[in-house]
Amino acid sequence: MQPVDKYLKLPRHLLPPAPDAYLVGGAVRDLALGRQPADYDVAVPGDAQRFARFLADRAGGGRVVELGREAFALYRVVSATGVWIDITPLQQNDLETDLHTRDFTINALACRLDSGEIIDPLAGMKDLQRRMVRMVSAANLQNDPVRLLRAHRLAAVLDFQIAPATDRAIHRYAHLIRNAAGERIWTELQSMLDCPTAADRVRAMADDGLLTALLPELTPLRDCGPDRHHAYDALTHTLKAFKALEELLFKPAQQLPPAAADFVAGLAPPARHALQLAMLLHDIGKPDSRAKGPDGAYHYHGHAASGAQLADSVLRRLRAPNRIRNAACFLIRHHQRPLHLFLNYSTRAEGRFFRVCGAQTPSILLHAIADTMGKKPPPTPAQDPLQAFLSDRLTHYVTEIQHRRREPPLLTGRDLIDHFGLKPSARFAQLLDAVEEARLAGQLRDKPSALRWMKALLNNQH
Ligand SMILES: Nc1ccn([C@@H]2O[C@H](COP(=O)(O)OP(=O)(O)OP(=O)(O)O)[C@@H](O)[C@H]2O)c(=O)n1
Repeated sequence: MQPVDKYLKLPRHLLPPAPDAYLVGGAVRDLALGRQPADYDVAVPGDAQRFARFLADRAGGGRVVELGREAFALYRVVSATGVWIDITPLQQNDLETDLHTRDFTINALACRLDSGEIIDPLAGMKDLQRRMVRMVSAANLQNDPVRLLRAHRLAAVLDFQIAPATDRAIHRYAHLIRNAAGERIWTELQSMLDCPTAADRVRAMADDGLLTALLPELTPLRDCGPDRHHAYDALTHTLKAFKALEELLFKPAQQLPPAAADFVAGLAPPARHALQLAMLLHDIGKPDSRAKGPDGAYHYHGHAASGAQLADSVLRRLRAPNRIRNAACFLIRHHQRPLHLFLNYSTRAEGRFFRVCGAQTPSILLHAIADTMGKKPPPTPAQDPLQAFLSDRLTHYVTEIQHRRREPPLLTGRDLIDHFGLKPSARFAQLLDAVEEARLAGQLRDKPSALRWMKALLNNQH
């Protein structure tokens, strides 16, 4: 933390001589911590629109955009340099009242724009020093239940702890999270998933009950208990696997061979989010009948297809973007394929695996590696042939298969008609998939060999 006690050094674009205008909330918190604020919120008594115009003029011709009205008035000043400053009227025209309506003490800070003086009625600066997320009041959490999740998100982003009384309040009011709008939940969840410490927060959410309140579909996993095949209940396994995935995603060089590590380091956030959500939800769904224990009770994992279906409705409820939802559901549906490939390996089966999983192959393999690491005792690649197999497949995919996939197919439907006199039918797709699988498996490299191979296949089928 920077040596701020009573005064904060404000950025230049916030320095008009404006008595009674305050920088408030997260920007004050971030500046005090020496972090770059994502945005700036300014609260003023009285006419927020007039102040916004005044600030825009001072900023050398910035634009003012009206985003809210009346009780929720909000004017966004977009400066010529692209900085956003949101102007709102102070709650009840009073700074102290305004700060007391906020979520956490570290966000209930204000800084006078004219002097840089910090106003801190709830000892938020002390909590910044202690690295604590502390509620302003339990009533404020009840009034806006998305704050329950914000507590964990802020703790993840800032690497803070949640104060014990706040944690107890989260436990008490966890059920209220169901009343929060999906869009707001997604915003918080997404920013939590971007943190390399999200797994510890997700575990803390499991402990204080917020996780199952948010995702009741995880409750059967917690309640099934360990069985003779699994040392953990399925929720504990999920949390351990989620943590293992985080290590793979955020410290790939320590976990994977170089080529695979480079690939993982370059994964775009939506691909990472899909993988993280798939891991969290991979064992939900109708219990898999193959997982029935000797006592007749269902244990452990959900059936992958029904899990994918259920995950689809969970992710719709959370308003995850379509692209992330579809990718996560695909991963859940196919997450057991790497294990099946390991148990029934053939070159042909591997070609099929690469064809079916397509561009999601690396994610499915990463999922499988983390899933295995979430079991007890967590194996290392050196000890465990499955781990070594998965890691080898990942390297093979990123160094070879992904390039091979971009090449045009060796045969088309036209070839089946011209060379073999076949009539177009549903069988075409199967035949062309078979050629593609053989090509991905490295068995076919050019068109003449593909034609010979097809001829043999057709002869065999007759
Ligand atoms: N549910 C909420 C959301 C926001 N706030 C208040 O509004 C401020 C701005 O909110 P937002 O921009 O969403 O979050 P930040 O705290 O600024 O955090 P970040 O910049 O990391 O998004 C917060 O600091 C907090 O004072 C609140 O009390 N309750």
